[in-house]
Amino acid sequence: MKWSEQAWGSIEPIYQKILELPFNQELTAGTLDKERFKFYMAQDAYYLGEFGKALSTISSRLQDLNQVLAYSQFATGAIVVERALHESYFKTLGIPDEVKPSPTCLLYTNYLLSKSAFANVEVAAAAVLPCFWIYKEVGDHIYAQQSAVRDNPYKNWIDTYSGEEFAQSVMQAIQITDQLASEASDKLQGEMLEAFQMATRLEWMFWEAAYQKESWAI
Ligand SMILES: Cc1ncc(CN)c(N)n1
Repeated sequence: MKWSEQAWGSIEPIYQKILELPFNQELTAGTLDKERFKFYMAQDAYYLGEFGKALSTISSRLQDLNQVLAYSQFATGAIVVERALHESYFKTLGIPDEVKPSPTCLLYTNYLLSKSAFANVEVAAAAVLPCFWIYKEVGDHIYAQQSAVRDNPYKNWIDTYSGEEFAQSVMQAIQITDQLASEASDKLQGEMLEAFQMATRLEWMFWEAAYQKESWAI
């Protein structure tokens, strides 16, 4: 069995919980409160910038030049999406340019930055994989239900993550992580699984934090 098959199987229950989150249910129906989406968008812009830096760091630590190029392109892609979402939503929603990260956003981005810099590069690649894979699965799942929804105000977001361009990157990230896993020891493969599972939990937390409009207690 490929590492990625084992990894997805291990997070399947969390993935189901992600689909059940009120944020995703309401986004699917187009009924999500604008203020919640606005909060999410602002946090996601911060997230995507830091995610781009983590991908760049991973790129610089890989040996195979095709892999270096792929992660460098992923980093560019994350920042391009951040800019595009900025253009389409920041102005209409009135989000300020300077965003302070929520506790969950800071936790998640620092987790990725720390893994990308200090963990084995195989573990770093596994840690960023849910950011690709979960969004593709969630994007496809939501898209498949859109025939029943008229004029969903979140169509741009849904199209970004259910589109062909994103799907290509996701397939490439899965394939490279499998390649890295195939040359890793059993112990290292186990650490890769743990990182994949942790980042999946953090994805769940990120959506929930947006729904709750999470703030710093003090
Ligand atoms: C929190 C989060 N995770 C993943 C993605 C998709 N790259 C995103 N935009 N935001």
